[in-house]
Amino acid sequence: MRIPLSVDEVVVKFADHVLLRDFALQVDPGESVALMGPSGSGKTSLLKCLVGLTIPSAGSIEVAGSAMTGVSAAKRADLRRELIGTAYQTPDLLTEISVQENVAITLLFEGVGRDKALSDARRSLAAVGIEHLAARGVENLSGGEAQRVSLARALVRESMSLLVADEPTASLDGANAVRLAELMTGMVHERGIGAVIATHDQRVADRCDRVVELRMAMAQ
Ligand SMILES: Nc1ncnc2c1ncn2[C@@H]1O[C@H](COP(=O)(O)OP(=O)(O)OP(=O)(O)O)[C@@H](O)[C@H]1O
Repeated sequence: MRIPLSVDEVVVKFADHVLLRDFALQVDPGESVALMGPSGSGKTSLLKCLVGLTIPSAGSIEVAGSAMTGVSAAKRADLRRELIGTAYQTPDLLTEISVQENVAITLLFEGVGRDKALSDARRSLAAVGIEHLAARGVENLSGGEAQRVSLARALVRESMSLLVADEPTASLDGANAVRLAELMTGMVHERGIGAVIATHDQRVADRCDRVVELRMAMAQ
């Protein structure tokens, strides 16, 4: 099985400020890694590199065996679509369309047939336990439900190999944060994909297989 994520000797810097120096990380199939560290230690900056939105100053990143570094922006965008699911603090759901259409939307934009896209979305909603919300609008969802829709959207593609989540539980109360973390890590195990979850919440980190701590000390 392909290694979901392999990061080697990555350097992230802005102007003269080195945020990460020679950073390495491998995430194995089925493994969830919590990314922790104080505010400003570089968690979001690293995640942006993992998904190919930013290019590190040095080093290499491979997702499921495909290089995200040393390739064009168009190639990175293709790989991101094919291999990476993302979930953020704010789910950013579209209010004009249903829950099911929100999950199907990236597939629909790519020209996947409507029936196939909607049935894939339904399956993904079922996997996160909210198939019953498929026809609903998104406006009155609870915070926990909205995050599940976001997770279903992130996981909808069968080729997805890496889940990248930035503070996905930040807007949830303690019990819901733990529930979402358990759901995420459970699905990562089940599908044999990898996950990197940036979080300040120790209870979320405790549900992951491993914690990687970024330190401000690395910034010099
Ligand atoms: N494009 C950029 N240009 C210059 N500096 C940047 C840029 N992006 C991030 N930084 C700086 O890099 C540092 C790390 O930011 P980052 O958002 O990665 O931290 P973080 O660990 O995710 O913080 P938080 O936990 O508060 O979300 C900060 O000092 C930030 O101001």
